Amino acid sequence: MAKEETIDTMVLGAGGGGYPAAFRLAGAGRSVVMADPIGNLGGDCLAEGCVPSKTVREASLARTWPEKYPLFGLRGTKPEIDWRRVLAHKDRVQNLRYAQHRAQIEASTLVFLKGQARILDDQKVEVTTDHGDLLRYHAKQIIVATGSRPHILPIPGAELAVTSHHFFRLGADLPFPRRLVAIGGGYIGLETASMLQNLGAEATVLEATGQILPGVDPEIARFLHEALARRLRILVDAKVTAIERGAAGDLLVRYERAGEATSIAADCVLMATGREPVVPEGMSNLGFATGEKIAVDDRLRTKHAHIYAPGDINGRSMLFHSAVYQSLVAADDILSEGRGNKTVDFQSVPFTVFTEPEVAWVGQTEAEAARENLATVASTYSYRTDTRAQIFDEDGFLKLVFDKKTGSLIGAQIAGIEAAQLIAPLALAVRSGTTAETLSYMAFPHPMISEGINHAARAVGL
Ligand SMILES: Cc1cc2nc3c(=O)[nH]c(=O)nc-3n(C[C@H](O)[C@H](O)[C@H](O)COP(=O)(O)OP(=O)(O)OC[C@H]3O[C@@H](n4cnc5c(N)ncnc54)[C@H](O)[C@@H]3O)c2cc1C
Ligand SMILES: NC(=O)c1ccc[n+]([C@@H]2O[C@H](COP(=O)([O-])OP(=O)(O)OC[C@H]3O[C@@H](n4cnc5c(N)ncnc54)[C@H](O)[C@@H]3O)[C@@H](O)[C@H]2O)c1
Repeated sequence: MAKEETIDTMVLGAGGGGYPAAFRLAGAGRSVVMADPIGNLGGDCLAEGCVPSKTVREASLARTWPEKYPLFGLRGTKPEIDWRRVLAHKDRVQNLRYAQHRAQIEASTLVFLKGQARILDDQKVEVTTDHGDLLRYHAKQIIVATGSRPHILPIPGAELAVTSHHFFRLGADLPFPRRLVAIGGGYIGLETASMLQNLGAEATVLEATGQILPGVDPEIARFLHEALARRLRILVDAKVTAIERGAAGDLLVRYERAGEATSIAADCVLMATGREPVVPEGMSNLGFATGEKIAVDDRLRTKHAHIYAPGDINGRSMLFHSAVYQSLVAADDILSEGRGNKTVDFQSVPFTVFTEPEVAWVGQTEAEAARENLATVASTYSYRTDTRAQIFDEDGFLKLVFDKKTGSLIGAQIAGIEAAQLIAPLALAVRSGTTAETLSYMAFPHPMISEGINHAARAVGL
Protein backbone atom coordinates (compact mmCIF):
# COMPACT_ATOMS: atom_id res chain seq x y z
CA MET A 1 0.00 0.00 0.00
CA ALA A 2 1.50 3.35 -1.10
CA LYS A 3 2.04 5.99 1.59
CA GLU A 4 -0.19 9.03 1.13
CA GLU A 5 1.03 12.58 1.55
CA THR A 6 -1.17 15.67 1.79
CA ILE A 7 -0.14 18.57 -0.40
CA ASP A 8 -1.64 21.76 -1.79
CA THR A 9 -1.43 21.14 -5.53
CA MET A 10 -0.67 18.16 -7.75
CA VAL A 11 0.39 18.91 -11.34
CA LEU A 12 0.19 16.20 -14.01
CA GLY A 13 2.48 17.04 -16.92
CA ALA A 14 5.48 19.39 -17.02
CA GLY A 15 4.85 21.00 -20.41
CA GLY A 16 3.81 24.59 -21.07
CA GLY A 17 0.43 23.89 -19.50
CA GLY A 18 1.93 22.43 -16.30
CA TYR A 19 5.23 23.89 -15.18
CA PRO A 20 4.46 27.65 -15.17
CA ALA A 21 1.64 27.04 -12.67
CA ALA A 22 3.77 24.64 -10.63
CA PHE A 23 6.59 27.18 -10.28
CA ARG A 24 4.21 30.07 -9.58
CA LEU A 25 2.47 28.10 -6.81
CA ALA A 26 5.68 26.76 -5.31
CA GLY A 27 7.13 30.30 -5.40
CA ALA A 28 4.10 31.48 -3.43
CA GLY A 29 4.90 28.95 -0.69
CA ARG A 30 2.45 26.21 -1.67
CA SER A 31 3.44 22.55 -1.45
CA VAL A 32 3.46 21.35 -5.05
CA VAL A 33 4.26 18.00 -6.62
CA MET A 34 4.65 17.77 -10.40
CA ALA A 35 5.03 14.49 -12.31
CA ASP A 36 6.03 13.84 -15.90
CA PRO A 37 7.48 10.69 -17.47
CA ILE A 38 9.92 12.82 -19.51
CA GLY A 39 11.66 13.77 -16.28
CA ASN A 40 12.20 17.36 -17.29
CA LEU A 41 10.24 20.47 -18.29
CA GLY A 42 8.98 21.51 -21.70
CA GLY A 43 6.61 18.68 -22.59
CA ASP A 44 6.16 17.87 -26.25
CA CYS A 45 7.10 21.39 -27.31
CA LEU A 46 10.69 20.74 -26.30
CA ALA A 47 10.73 16.95 -26.69
CA GLU A 48 9.41 16.77 -30.26
CA GLY A 49 7.55 19.94 -31.20
CA CYS A 50 8.22 23.66 -31.37
CA VAL A 51 11.87 23.84 -30.36
CA PRO A 52 13.35 20.99 -32.42
CA SER A 53 11.14 21.68 -35.44
CA LYS A 54 12.08 25.35 -35.46
CA THR A 55 15.76 24.49 -35.09
CA VAL A 56 15.63 22.29 -38.20
CA ARG A 57 13.65 25.01 -39.92
CA GLU A 58 16.45 27.53 -39.28
CA ALA A 59 18.91 25.17 -40.99
CA SER A 60 16.52 24.99 -43.93
CA LEU A 61 16.23 28.79 -44.07
CA ALA A 62 19.99 29.24 -43.96
CA ARG A 63 20.28 26.90 -46.93
CA THR A 64 17.94 29.10 -48.99
CA TRP A 65 19.84 32.36 -48.45
CA PRO A 66 21.90 31.87 -51.64
CA GLU A 67 18.65 32.02 -53.63
CA LYS A 68 18.64 35.75 -52.85
CA TYR A 69 22.32 36.23 -53.68
CA PRO A 70 21.78 37.35 -57.30
CA LEU A 71 19.22 39.93 -56.07
CA PHE A 72 21.86 41.43 -53.76
CA GLY A 73 24.63 41.24 -56.34
CA LEU A 74 26.35 38.32 -54.67
CA ARG A 75 27.56 35.04 -56.11
CA GLY A 76 27.65 31.73 -54.34
CA THR A 77 26.27 28.25 -54.40
CA LYS A 78 23.68 26.57 -52.28
CA PRO A 79 25.23 24.54 -49.44
CA GLU A 80 24.90 20.75 -49.34
CA ILE A 81 23.10 19.40 -46.31
CA ASP A 82 24.60 17.09 -43.75
CA TRP A 83 21.35 15.77 -42.28
CA ARG A 84 23.04 14.04 -39.35
CA ARG A 85 24.59 17.32 -38.32
CA VAL A 86 21.34 19.20 -38.80
CA LEU A 87 19.79 16.74 -36.33
CA ALA A 88 22.83 17.00 -34.05
CA HIS A 89 22.33 20.77 -33.80
CA LYS A 90 18.67 20.16 -32.99
CA ASP A 91 19.72 17.76 -30.20
CA ARG A 92 22.22 20.33 -28.92
CA VAL A 93 19.51 22.98 -28.59
CA GLN A 94 17.15 20.53 -26.89
CA ASN A 95 19.89 19.50 -24.44
CA LEU A 96 20.79 23.12 -23.71
CA ARG A 97 17.20 23.81 -22.79
CA TYR A 98 16.96 20.62 -20.72
CA ALA A 99 20.04 21.69 -18.75
CA GLN A 100 18.52 25.12 -18.18
CA HIS A 101 15.28 23.52 -17.01
CA ARG A 102 17.10 21.13 -14.67
CA ALA A 103 18.66 24.14 -12.97
CA GLN A 104 15.20 25.72 -12.61
CA ILE A 105 13.85 22.56 -11.00
CA GLU A 106 16.80 22.37 -8.61
CA ALA A 107 16.37 26.01 -7.61
CA SER A 108 12.68 25.51 -6.85
CA THR A 109 10.89 24.13 -3.80
CA LEU A 110 8.53 22.02 -5.84
CA VAL A 111 8.86 18.25 -5.81
CA PHE A 112 9.42 16.98 -9.33
CA LEU A 113 8.92 13.30 -10.09
CA LYS A 114 9.90 11.44 -13.22
CA GLY A 115 6.85 9.27 -13.56
CA GLN A 116 3.35 8.65 -14.79
CA ALA A 117 0.39 9.92 -12.76
CA ARG A 118 -3.13 8.60 -12.57
CA ILE A 119 -6.23 9.96 -10.94
CA LEU A 120 -7.68 7.93 -8.07
CA ASP A 121 -10.48 10.30 -7.13
CA ASP A 122 -11.14 14.02 -7.29
CA GLN A 123 -8.44 14.71 -4.68
CA LYS A 124 -6.13 11.75 -4.96
CA VAL A 125 -3.39 11.09 -7.48
CA GLU A 126 -0.99 8.18 -7.68
CA VAL A 127 2.41 8.44 -9.35
CA THR A 128 4.41 5.46 -10.56
CA THR A 129 7.97 6.71 -10.71
CA ASP A 130 10.66 5.57 -13.07
CA HIS A 131 12.18 3.65 -10.17
CA GLY A 132 8.95 1.71 -9.74
CA ASP A 133 7.93 3.53 -6.54
CA LEU A 134 4.24 4.13 -5.98
CA LEU A 135 3.50 7.51 -4.40
CA ARG A 136 0.11 8.80 -3.41
CA TYR A 137 -0.94 12.41 -2.92
CA HIS A 138 -4.03 13.98 -1.47
CA ALA A 139 -4.25 17.43 -3.08
CA LYS A 140 -6.53 20.43 -2.65
CA GLN A 141 -6.18 21.23 -6.32
CA ILE A 142 -5.20 19.10 -9.30
CA ILE A 143 -3.82 20.56 -12.51
CA VAL A 144 -4.19 18.13 -15.42
CA ALA A 145 -1.84 19.34 -18.14
CA THR A 146 -1.09 16.11 -19.97
CA GLY A 147 -1.16 17.65 -23.43
CA SER A 148 -1.81 15.88 -26.70
CA ARG A 149 -0.49 13.19 -29.02
CA PRO A 150 -0.63 12.77 -32.82
CA HIS A 151 -3.95 11.55 -34.17
CA ILE A 152 -3.27 8.50 -36.33
CA LEU A 153 -5.76 7.99 -39.15
CA PRO A 154 -7.50 4.61 -38.83
CA ILE A 155 -6.50 3.54 -42.35
CA PRO A 156 -4.75 0.43 -43.65
CA GLY A 157 -0.98 0.85 -43.50
CA ALA A 158 -1.06 3.72 -41.00
CA GLU A 159 1.84 2.03 -39.16
CA LEU A 160 4.06 2.69 -42.21
CA ALA A 161 3.83 6.43 -41.62
CA VAL A 162 5.94 8.46 -39.20
CA THR A 163 4.81 11.39 -37.06
CA SER A 164 6.51 14.59 -35.96
CA HIS A 165 7.84 12.55 -33.01
CA HIS A 166 10.06 10.49 -35.34
CA PHE A 167 11.47 13.61 -36.99
CA PHE A 168 12.06 15.86 -34.02
CA ARG A 169 12.55 13.73 -30.89
CA LEU A 170 15.92 13.87 -29.16
CA GLY A 171 18.20 11.42 -30.95
CA ALA A 172 15.96 11.18 -34.03
CA ASP A 173 17.67 9.02 -36.64
CA LEU A 174 15.28 9.02 -39.60
CA PRO A 175 17.18 9.07 -42.87
CA PHE A 176 16.73 12.26 -44.88
CA PRO A 177 13.48 11.82 -46.85
CA ARG A 178 14.18 12.46 -50.52
CA ARG A 179 10.48 12.12 -51.36
CA LEU A 180 8.19 13.19 -48.54
CA VAL A 181 4.43 12.92 -48.59
CA ALA A 182 2.71 14.76 -45.76
CA ILE A 183 -0.83 13.66 -44.97
CA GLY A 184 -2.59 16.78 -43.76
CA GLY A 185 -2.23 20.38 -44.87
CA GLY A 186 -2.31 21.80 -41.36
CA TYR A 187 0.49 23.28 -39.29
CA ILE A 188 2.72 20.23 -39.07
CA GLY A 189 2.26 18.99 -42.64
CA LEU A 190 2.96 22.40 -44.15
CA GLU A 191 5.82 23.40 -41.86
CA THR A 192 7.61 20.07 -42.23
CA ALA A 193 7.11 19.89 -45.99
CA SER A 194 8.32 23.48 -46.34
CA MET A 195 11.50 22.98 -44.29
CA LEU A 196 12.39 19.60 -45.83
CA GLN A 197 11.92 20.94 -49.36
CA ASN A 198 14.26 23.78 -48.46
CA LEU A 199 16.75 21.14 -47.36
CA GLY A 200 16.50 19.31 -50.69
CA ALA A 201 13.50 16.97 -50.49
CA GLU A 202 10.68 16.68 -52.99
CA ALA A 203 7.59 17.30 -50.90
CA THR A 204 3.90 16.72 -51.47
CA VAL A 205 1.08 17.73 -49.13
CA LEU A 206 -2.26 15.93 -49.34
CA GLU A 207 -5.09 17.82 -47.66
CA ALA A 208 -8.55 16.26 -47.32
CA THR A 209 -10.54 19.50 -47.26
CA GLY A 210 -10.76 22.17 -49.95
CA GLN A 211 -8.27 24.51 -48.28
CA ILE A 212 -4.90 24.20 -46.60
CA LEU A 213 -5.14 25.30 -42.96
CA PRO A 214 -8.87 24.57 -42.81
CA GLY A 215 -10.77 27.10 -40.75
CA VAL A 216 -8.10 29.77 -41.13
CA ASP A 217 -8.85 33.04 -42.96
CA PRO A 218 -9.24 32.02 -46.65
CA GLU A 219 -7.18 35.06 -47.77
CA ILE A 220 -4.21 33.87 -45.73
CA ALA A 221 -4.68 30.27 -46.84
CA ARG A 222 -4.89 31.30 -50.51
CA PHE A 223 -1.74 33.43 -50.33
CA LEU A 224 0.17 30.66 -48.58
CA HIS A 225 -1.08 27.98 -50.96
CA GLU A 226 0.04 29.98 -54.01
CA ALA A 227 3.43 30.77 -52.49
CA LEU A 228 4.12 27.20 -51.34
CA ALA A 229 2.88 25.69 -54.62
CA ARG A 230 5.97 27.20 -56.29
CA ARG A 231 8.12 24.65 -54.40
CA LEU A 232 5.79 21.98 -53.04
CA ARG A 233 3.12 19.85 -54.61
CA ILE A 234 -0.07 20.70 -52.73
CA LEU A 235 -3.27 18.79 -53.40
CA VAL A 236 -6.46 19.84 -51.64
CA ASP A 237 -9.62 17.71 -51.63
CA ALA A 238 -7.24 14.76 -51.47
CA LYS A 239 -8.40 12.30 -48.83
CA VAL A 240 -5.81 9.68 -47.94
CA THR A 241 -7.31 6.21 -47.60
CA ALA A 242 -4.35 3.82 -47.28
CA ILE A 243 -0.57 3.45 -47.22
CA GLU A 244 1.11 0.42 -48.79
CA ARG A 245 4.62 -0.89 -49.25
CA GLY A 246 5.43 -0.77 -53.01
CA ALA A 247 7.30 -3.48 -54.91
CA ALA A 248 10.54 -1.44 -54.96
CA GLY A 249 10.41 -1.01 -51.19
CA ASP A 250 9.07 2.51 -51.38
CA LEU A 251 5.71 3.59 -49.97
CA LEU A 252 2.51 4.16 -51.86
CA VAL A 253 0.01 6.62 -50.47
CA ARG A 254 -3.50 6.02 -51.78
CA TYR A 255 -5.97 8.89 -51.84
CA GLU A 256 -9.30 9.90 -53.32
CA ARG A 257 -9.73 13.11 -55.24
CA ALA A 258 -12.78 14.26 -57.19
CA GLY A 259 -14.24 10.78 -56.91
CA GLU A 260 -11.12 9.13 -58.32
CA ALA A 261 -8.77 6.80 -56.49
CA THR A 262 -5.13 7.53 -57.17
CA SER A 263 -1.73 7.11 -55.48
CA ILE A 264 1.64 8.72 -55.01
CA ALA A 265 5.03 7.16 -54.18
CA ALA A 266 7.20 8.31 -51.30
CA ASP A 267 10.14 7.19 -49.23
CA CYS A 268 8.71 8.83 -46.12
CA VAL A 269 5.08 9.46 -45.20
CA LEU A 270 4.35 11.95 -42.44
CA MET A 271 1.05 11.57 -40.61
CA ALA A 272 0.08 15.14 -39.70
CA THR A 273 -3.65 14.84 -39.27
CA GLY A 274 -4.17 16.66 -36.01
CA ARG A 275 -3.55 15.94 -32.35
CA GLU A 276 -5.79 14.34 -29.75
CA PRO A 277 -5.84 14.94 -26.01
CA VAL A 278 -3.87 12.71 -23.63
CA VAL A 279 -6.37 12.12 -20.84
CA PRO A 280 -4.71 10.48 -17.84
CA GLU A 281 -5.94 7.21 -16.48
CA GLY A 282 -8.68 7.65 -13.90
CA MET A 283 -10.25 10.80 -15.36
CA SER A 284 -13.23 8.73 -16.48
CA ASN A 285 -13.99 8.11 -12.77
CA LEU A 286 -14.60 11.85 -12.53
CA GLY A 287 -17.01 11.91 -15.48
CA PHE A 288 -14.56 12.89 -18.23
CA ALA A 289 -14.79 10.86 -21.44
CA THR A 290 -11.58 9.03 -22.39
CA GLY A 291 -9.89 10.51 -25.46
CA GLU A 292 -11.96 13.68 -25.47
CA LYS A 293 -10.86 17.25 -24.89
CA ILE A 294 -11.52 18.46 -21.37
CA ALA A 295 -13.92 21.38 -21.30
CA VAL A 296 -12.70 24.36 -19.26
CA ASP A 297 -13.86 27.88 -18.53
CA ASP A 298 -11.68 30.98 -19.02
CA ARG A 299 -9.96 30.28 -15.67
CA LEU A 300 -9.13 26.76 -16.84
CA ARG A 301 -11.52 25.21 -14.34
CA THR A 302 -13.15 21.95 -15.35
CA LYS A 303 -16.60 20.93 -14.17
CA HIS A 304 -14.89 20.18 -10.83
CA ALA A 305 -13.85 23.69 -9.80
CA HIS A 306 -10.64 22.54 -8.05
CA ILE A 307 -9.47 20.53 -11.09
CA TYR A 308 -7.83 22.62 -13.80
CA ALA A 309 -6.93 21.60 -17.36
CA PRO A 310 -4.65 24.12 -19.10
CA GLY A 311 -2.90 23.52 -22.44
CA ASP A 312 -3.48 21.16 -25.35
CA ILE A 313 -5.70 18.88 -23.30
CA ASN A 314 -8.58 21.36 -23.55
CA GLY A 315 -8.02 21.94 -27.30
CA ARG A 316 -8.90 25.65 -27.14
CA SER A 317 -5.64 26.88 -28.68
CA MET A 318 -3.02 24.20 -29.05
CA LEU A 319 0.07 26.37 -28.88
CA PHE A 320 2.93 26.51 -26.40
CA HIS A 321 2.59 30.22 -25.55
CA SER A 322 -1.14 29.72 -25.02
CA ALA A 323 -0.48 26.76 -22.70
CA VAL A 324 1.90 28.90 -20.62
CA TYR A 325 -0.61 31.75 -20.42
CA GLN A 326 -3.38 29.32 -19.42
CA SER A 327 -1.15 27.71 -16.81
CA LEU A 328 -0.44 31.07 -15.17
CA VAL A 329 -4.13 31.98 -15.12
CA ALA A 330 -4.91 28.64 -13.46
CA ALA A 331 -2.24 29.35 -10.81
CA ASP A 332 -3.70 32.81 -10.22
CA ASP A 333 -7.16 31.33 -9.78
CA ILE A 334 -5.80 28.92 -7.18
CA LEU A 335 -3.87 31.61 -5.31
CA SER A 336 -6.82 34.01 -5.32
CA GLU A 337 -9.26 31.23 -4.37
CA GLY A 338 -11.32 32.04 -7.45
CA ARG A 339 -11.62 35.71 -6.56
CA GLY A 340 -8.86 37.03 -8.83
CA ASN A 341 -9.46 38.98 -12.01
CA LYS A 342 -7.26 36.91 -14.34
CA THR A 343 -8.99 35.05 -17.17
CA VAL A 344 -7.61 33.86 -20.49
CA ASP A 345 -8.41 36.16 -23.37
CA PHE A 346 -8.26 33.55 -26.14
CA GLN A 347 -8.99 36.26 -28.76
CA SER A 348 -5.60 37.83 -28.22
CA VAL A 349 -3.54 34.64 -28.51
CA PRO A 350 -1.57 34.86 -31.77
CA PHE A 351 -1.22 31.96 -34.22
CA THR A 352 1.76 31.52 -36.48
CA VAL A 353 2.60 28.98 -39.16
CA PHE A 354 6.35 28.77 -39.67
CA THR A 355 6.35 28.04 -43.37
CA GLU A 356 8.21 30.06 -45.98
CA PRO A 357 6.57 32.50 -46.23
CA GLU A 358 5.25 32.70 -42.70
CA VAL A 359 1.64 33.49 -41.91
CA ALA A 360 0.24 34.74 -38.62
CA TRP A 361 -3.00 36.05 -37.24
CA VAL A 362 -4.71 37.18 -34.08
CA GLY A 363 -8.27 38.02 -33.09
CA GLN A 364 -11.07 38.30 -35.60
CA THR A 365 -11.21 38.52 -39.37
CA GLU A 366 -13.67 40.86 -41.09
CA ALA A 367 -15.90 37.87 -41.91
CA GLU A 368 -15.90 36.58 -38.32
CA ALA A 369 -16.82 40.04 -37.00
CA ALA A 370 -19.61 40.32 -39.62
CA ARG A 371 -21.07 37.03 -38.38
CA GLU A 372 -21.38 38.70 -34.97
CA ASN A 373 -22.99 41.78 -36.58
CA LEU A 374 -20.01 43.89 -35.57
CA ALA A 375 -19.34 46.80 -37.92
CA THR A 376 -15.66 46.95 -38.86
CA VAL A 377 -13.21 48.98 -40.89
CA ALA A 378 -10.27 47.10 -42.36
CA SER A 379 -7.11 48.15 -44.10
CA THR A 380 -4.55 46.09 -45.99
CA TYR A 381 -0.91 47.10 -46.34
CA SER A 382 0.81 45.46 -49.27
CA TYR A 383 4.39 44.23 -48.83
CA ARG A 384 4.93 45.41 -52.42
CA THR A 385 4.87 48.99 -51.08
CA ASP A 386 7.13 48.24 -48.10
CA THR A 387 10.79 49.28 -48.15
CA ARG A 388 12.15 46.20 -46.39
CA ALA A 389 10.04 43.79 -48.42
CA GLN A 390 11.29 45.57 -51.58
CA ILE A 391 14.89 45.05 -50.41
CA PHE A 392 14.13 41.32 -50.24
CA ASP A 393 11.79 41.33 -53.27
CA GLU A 394 9.09 39.70 -51.16
CA ASP A 395 5.33 39.82 -51.54
CA GLY A 396 2.80 39.67 -48.71
CA PHE A 397 0.19 41.62 -46.84
CA LEU A 398 -0.70 42.87 -43.41
CA LYS A 399 -4.36 43.44 -42.70
CA LEU A 400 -5.80 45.23 -39.67
CA VAL A 401 -9.44 44.94 -38.63
CA PHE A 402 -10.89 47.64 -36.37
CA ASP A 403 -14.19 47.91 -34.56
CA LYS A 404 -15.85 50.81 -36.44
CA LYS A 405 -17.58 52.17 -33.35
CA THR A 406 -14.71 52.15 -30.85
CA GLY A 407 -11.78 52.29 -33.28
CA SER A 408 -10.09 49.42 -31.38
CA LEU A 409 -8.07 46.77 -33.16
CA ILE A 410 -9.97 43.48 -33.04
CA GLY A 411 -7.90 41.40 -35.41
CA ALA A 412 -4.88 41.20 -37.69
CA GLN A 413 -3.81 38.82 -40.44
CA ILE A 414 -0.31 38.75 -41.89
CA ALA A 415 1.16 36.73 -44.74
CA GLY A 416 4.80 37.20 -45.66
CA ILE A 417 8.27 37.49 -44.21
CA GLU A 418 8.58 38.31 -40.51
CA ALA A 419 4.88 37.65 -39.86
CA ALA A 420 5.73 35.72 -36.69
CA GLN A 421 7.52 38.72 -35.14
CA LEU A 422 5.01 41.26 -36.41
CA ILE A 423 2.03 39.54 -34.87
CA ALA A 424 3.29 40.07 -31.29
CA PRO A 425 2.68 43.86 -31.05
CA LEU A 426 -0.66 43.32 -32.78
CA ALA A 427 -1.65 40.70 -30.21
CA LEU A 428 -0.82 43.27 -27.54
CA ALA A 429 -2.93 45.84 -29.38
CA VAL A 430 -5.90 43.44 -29.58
CA ARG A 431 -5.45 42.54 -25.91
CA SER A 432 -5.40 46.15 -24.77
CA GLY A 433 -7.99 47.52 -27.23
CA THR A 434 -5.49 49.86 -28.86
CA THR A 435 -7.21 52.19 -31.32
CA ALA A 436 -6.42 53.04 -34.94
CA GLU A 437 -5.71 56.57 -33.73
CA THR A 438 -3.01 55.38 -31.31
CA LEU A 439 -1.45 53.12 -33.94
CA SER A 440 -1.51 56.07 -36.39
CA TYR A 441 0.06 58.64 -34.07
CA MET A 442 3.12 56.64 -33.05
CA ALA A 443 6.14 55.43 -34.97
CA PHE A 444 7.52 51.96 -35.58
CA PRO A 445 11.10 51.70 -36.90
CA HIS A 446 11.95 52.47 -40.50
CA PRO A 447 12.78 50.60 -42.71
CA MET A 448 11.18 47.57 -41.02
CA ILE A 449 7.94 45.88 -41.98
CA SER A 450 6.42 46.89 -38.63
CA GLU A 451 5.95 50.41 -40.02
CA GLY A 452 3.22 48.78 -42.12
CA ILE A 453 1.18 48.73 -38.89
CA ASN A 454 1.35 52.56 -38.79
CA HIS A 455 0.48 52.78 -42.50
CA ALA A 456 -2.46 50.37 -42.29
CA ALA A 457 -3.85 52.15 -39.20
CA ARG A 458 -3.49 55.59 -40.81
CA ALA A 459 -5.27 54.36 -43.93
CA VAL A 460 -8.52 53.53 -42.12
CA GLY A 461 -8.96 57.17 -41.07
CA LEU A 462 -10.70 56.45 -37.77
C1 LIG B 1 5.85 19.20 -34.46
C2 LIG B 1 5.20 20.25 -33.59
C3 LIG B 1 5.57 21.57 -33.73
C4 LIG B 1 5.00 22.54 -32.93
N1 LIG B 1 5.39 23.83 -33.10
C5 LIG B 1 4.86 24.79 -32.31
C6 LIG B 1 5.30 26.13 -32.43
O1 LIG B 1 6.17 26.46 -33.24
N2 LIG B 1 4.76 27.06 -31.60
C7 LIG B 1 3.79 26.73 -30.69
O2 LIG B 1 3.34 27.61 -29.96
N3 LIG B 1 3.36 25.46 -30.55
C8 LIG B 1 3.87 24.50 -31.34
N4 LIG B 1 3.45 23.20 -31.19
C9 LIG B 1 2.40 22.90 -30.18
C10 LIG B 1 2.98 22.79 -28.76
O3 LIG B 1 3.98 21.82 -28.74
C11 LIG B 1 1.87 22.46 -27.78
O4 LIG B 1 0.81 23.36 -27.92
C12 LIG B 1 2.37 22.49 -26.35
O5 LIG B 1 3.41 21.57 -26.18
C13 LIG B 1 1.23 22.20 -25.38
O6 LIG B 1 1.70 22.14 -24.06
P1 LIG B 1 0.99 21.20 -22.98
O7 LIG B 1 1.72 21.41 -21.71
O8 LIG B 1 -0.45 21.42 -23.01
O9 LIG B 1 1.22 19.73 -23.52
P2 LIG B 1 2.56 18.91 -23.76
O10 LIG B 1 3.67 19.75 -24.21
O11 LIG B 1 2.13 17.76 -24.60
O12 LIG B 1 2.97 18.38 -22.30
C14 LIG B 1 2.21 17.44 -21.65
C15 LIG B 1 3.14 16.65 -20.75
O13 LIG B 1 2.35 15.77 -19.97
C16 LIG B 1 3.07 14.58 -19.76
N5 LIG B 1 2.13 13.52 -19.40
C17 LIG B 1 1.27 12.85 -20.21
N6 LIG B 1 0.56 11.96 -19.49
C18 LIG B 1 0.97 12.08 -18.20
C19 LIG B 1 0.61 11.44 -17.00
N7 LIG B 1 -0.34 10.49 -16.94
N8 LIG B 1 1.25 11.82 -15.88
C20 LIG B 1 2.19 12.77 -15.89
N9 LIG B 1 2.57 13.40 -17.01
C21 LIG B 1 1.96 13.07 -18.14
C22 LIG B 1 3.79 14.36 -21.08
O14 LIG B 1 4.94 13.54 -20.90
C23 LIG B 1 4.16 15.78 -21.48
O15 LIG B 1 5.45 16.13 -21.08
C24 LIG B 1 4.02 22.18 -31.96
C25 LIG B 1 3.66 20.84 -31.79
C26 LIG B 1 4.23 19.88 -32.60
C27 LIG B 1 3.84 18.44 -32.42
N1 LIG C 1 3.44 26.92 -35.54
C1 LIG C 1 2.71 26.38 -34.59
O1 LIG C 1 2.24 27.06 -33.69
C2 LIG C 1 2.41 24.91 -34.62
C3 LIG C 1 3.21 24.05 -35.35
C4 LIG C 1 2.90 22.69 -35.35
C5 LIG C 1 1.82 22.23 -34.63
N2 LIG C 1 1.06 23.09 -33.93
C6 LIG C 1 -0.13 22.61 -33.18
O2 LIG C 1 -0.29 21.22 -33.36
C7 LIG C 1 -1.59 20.93 -33.85
C8 LIG C 1 -1.57 19.71 -34.71
O3 LIG C 1 -1.00 19.98 -35.99
P1 LIG C 1 -1.42 19.13 -37.24
O4 LIG C 1 -0.82 19.75 -38.44
O5 LIG C 1 -1.20 17.69 -36.98
O6 LIG C 1 -3.02 19.29 -37.23
P2 LIG C 1 -3.99 20.29 -37.99
O7 LIG C 1 -5.30 20.11 -37.34
O8 LIG C 1 -3.40 21.65 -38.06
O9 LIG C 1 -4.05 19.72 -39.48
C9 LIG C 1 -4.45 18.41 -39.78
C10 LIG C 1 -4.89 18.37 -41.22
O10 LIG C 1 -5.04 17.01 -41.64
C11 LIG C 1 -6.12 16.97 -42.55
N3 LIG C 1 -6.59 15.56 -42.72
C12 LIG C 1 -7.29 14.81 -41.84
N4 LIG C 1 -7.56 13.59 -42.38
C13 LIG C 1 -6.98 13.55 -43.60
C14 LIG C 1 -6.89 12.58 -44.63
N5 LIG C 1 -7.46 11.38 -44.53
N6 LIG C 1 -6.21 12.89 -45.76
C15 LIG C 1 -5.63 14.10 -45.91
N7 LIG C 1 -5.69 15.07 -44.96
C16 LIG C 1 -6.34 14.81 -43.82
C17 LIG C 1 -7.13 17.90 -41.91
O11 LIG C 1 -8.12 18.33 -42.83
C18 LIG C 1 -6.25 19.05 -41.44
O12 LIG C 1 -6.07 20.07 -42.38
C19 LIG C 1 -2.03 22.21 -34.56
O13 LIG C 1 -3.42 22.35 -34.60
C20 LIG C 1 -1.38 23.27 -33.74
O14 LIG C 1 -2.24 23.63 -32.69
C21 LIG C 1 1.34 24.42 -33.91
